[in-house]
Amino acid sequence: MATVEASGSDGKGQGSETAVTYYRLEEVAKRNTAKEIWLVIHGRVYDITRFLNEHPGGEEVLIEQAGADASESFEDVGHSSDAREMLKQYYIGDVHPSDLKPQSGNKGNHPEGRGDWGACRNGVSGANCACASPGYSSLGPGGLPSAS
Ligand code: HEM
Repeated sequence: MATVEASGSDGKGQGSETAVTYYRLEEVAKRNTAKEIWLVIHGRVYDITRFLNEHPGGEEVLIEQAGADASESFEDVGHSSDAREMLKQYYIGDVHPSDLKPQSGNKGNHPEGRGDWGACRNGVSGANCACASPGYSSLGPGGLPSAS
């Protein structure tokens, strides 16, 4: 039995539950054909190809968002909690931390405006991210240096 783990890991994480596959937005953007449709909703990537003709709101609205971030449209509709549950079936991975853009209502100001403190702090952004440098270590999620 072959289990495919997320590539590019640094050797940790044997369990498939902890393996997260990260996709760059440019990768997602290619999945915008009738054959394959991916969407981003709240930083997560969904392959909704097989859901297209099951969507109660019709396939057209999904096709319009194909390969893009549909978070806003998804929320605008006021989808039910059932709809949110359904999302899990189509989840394939997360947007790469370097591609995450600040969402409205994001928690904390990332020093680079990425709104992505969690990923940074976990070292996901790694060397690409200025907040990994020691100068930022005194900044809290509010983006303010601790007064002393
Ligand atoms: C994979 C993502 C999605 C899932 C799982 C999903 C699921 C659903 C479900 C279950 C419903 C029935 C009503 C409800 O339970 O809320 C629904 C309705 C609807 N959805 Fe989605 N949806 C998704 C993405 C989207 C997106 C991206 C849009 C807009 C661009 C959209 C637009 C609509 C509309 C317009 C309706 C009809 C609402 C109505 O007639 O009251 N959906 N969707």
